[in-house]
Amino acid sequence: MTTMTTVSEAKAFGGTQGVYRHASTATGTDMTFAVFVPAHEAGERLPVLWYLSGLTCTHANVMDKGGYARACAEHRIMLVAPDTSPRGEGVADDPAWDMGQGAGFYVDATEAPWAPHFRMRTYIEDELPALVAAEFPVDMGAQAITGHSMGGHGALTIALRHPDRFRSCTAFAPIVAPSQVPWGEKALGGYLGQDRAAWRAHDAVAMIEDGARFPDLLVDQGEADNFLAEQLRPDLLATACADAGIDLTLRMQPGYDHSYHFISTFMADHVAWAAGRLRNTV
Ligand SMILES: N[C@@H](CCC(=O)N[C@@H](CSC=O)C(=O)NCC(=O)O)C(=O)O
Repeated sequence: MTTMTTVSEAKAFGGTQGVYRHASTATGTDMTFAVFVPAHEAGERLPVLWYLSGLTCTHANVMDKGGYARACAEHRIMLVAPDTSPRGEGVADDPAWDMGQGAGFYVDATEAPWAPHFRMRTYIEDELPALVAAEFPVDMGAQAITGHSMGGHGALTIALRHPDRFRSCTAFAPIVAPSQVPWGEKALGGYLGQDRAAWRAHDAVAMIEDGARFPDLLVDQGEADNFLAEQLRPDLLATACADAGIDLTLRMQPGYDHSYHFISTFMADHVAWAAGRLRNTV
């Protein structure tokens, strides 16, 4: 277990918004993440909501603009917001913003030059949960996951891979079928190689087609999102869920774009959705 250092802590809505850093064995780099811990009783273990961010983001975008703290405080739910990739001078990068640093796509890369550090699947699924369990007052038996865009892809694929770990999965404007859209074809091809069969385990629609299941899903999608038709394709998730009998609530939101204005508008709904399933009240 690596040692965690505190970068900053501030009181928010009666709880604590913190930023922490540790040396990751998964990525071989320092990794920074944000945690909101609501006010709670001594000895109380809190349910946790994981928020996975999108392309170009760090832990800070949702912390600064996502507007989750009031709802998490009301529902007494912790929120963890990891970074989206390894970073640093010795870490491979790409000149474009949709690949490399800030664009880890929640996979373990097998291809050069990415393989040595881009191990975000192992980091998010294994290493960071172990650290959070050791360092925070969390009930790891009560976990939920959500995310935005590339992070929505991460939330959906990780929940479909671990339906017994997560009681709730929601997403904001997720990339639902990376194998079928330009962002995903570039990233999965770069990180995993050109054998498209290997991509299916990292594509929510393909995973559902191949038998993965989750009890119910909430997806919010802005109708004025510039990336909707080319990159996000919620229609493909709707078809896959209908064919598989997965209860998908897909809310097309008129006028909303891809930004954190959209995310913060609906954040409280996603926290409430998670809370209902984490506390067994729905
Ligand atoms: N820099 C790009 C825009 C990149 C962008 O929109 N990133 C989104 C996630 S997209 C899918 O994963 C984001 O959340 N950005 C951070 C933010 O704070 O808005 C461009 O110039 O178009």
